[in-house]
Amino acid sequence: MTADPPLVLDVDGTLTRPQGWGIDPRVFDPLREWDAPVVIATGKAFPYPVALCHFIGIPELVVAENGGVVYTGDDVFFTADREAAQAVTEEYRAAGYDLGWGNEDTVNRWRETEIAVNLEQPLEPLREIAAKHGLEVIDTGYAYHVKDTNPSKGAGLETIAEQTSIDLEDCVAIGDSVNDVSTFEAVGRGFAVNNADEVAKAAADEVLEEVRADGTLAVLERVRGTR
Ligand SMILES: O=C(O)COP(=O)(O)O
Ligand SMILES: [Mg+2]
Repeated sequence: MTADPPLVLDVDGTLTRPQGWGIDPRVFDPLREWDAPVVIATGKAFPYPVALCHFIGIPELVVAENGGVVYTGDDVFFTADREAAQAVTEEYRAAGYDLGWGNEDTVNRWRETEIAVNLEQPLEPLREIAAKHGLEVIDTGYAYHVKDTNPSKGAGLETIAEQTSIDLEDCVAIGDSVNDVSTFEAVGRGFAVNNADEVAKAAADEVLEEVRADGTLAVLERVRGTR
């Protein structure tokens, strides 16, 4: 009997429709029917991947906030706190800039270990202030993330592996940006979708011809039953 390999999936740029925004509905059924654990590893705030698992209909196995929050299904682990990033964004605001998400800011409202800034806001002053506070700013193509340098999706996956029976060497990962490099380093096989940034492409074992969910669906076809 053959089984499916465990999956590690990025969200934005990887599960989104080939045309751009929005989860591609074609990924729902294959993921729900996948015969192995599926880990959602994202830069988005914790509630988003939890909700995604819920709506797909799979167990909640989550690396959120670029590794700042890890959920094994039993326990939540935090590997950074939000205060340092908060101080950076307060200084950024005091200098006359804005995070760019409107008054209620649902992008950061439930974010516990970092802060995200809209890509339309000026990057250089944000980088300068973050550096003064010992933090980094990463550009995922969807947001700037002001974060502690330590957490990463890859480190979060190590935590999940320690707490569950998942062997990262068996895992197949798919991603599209700089925040997926540590994922590709942590797992057995890493695929970059064709829309991926250059660092993600360089870190992947293979760069796909297809973009976004078309790439992900092609990988699922290829690796199904190969374990
Ligand atoms: O939150 C982002 O900026 C990107 O999210 P992702 O890691 O799921 O692509
Ligand atoms: Mg992404």
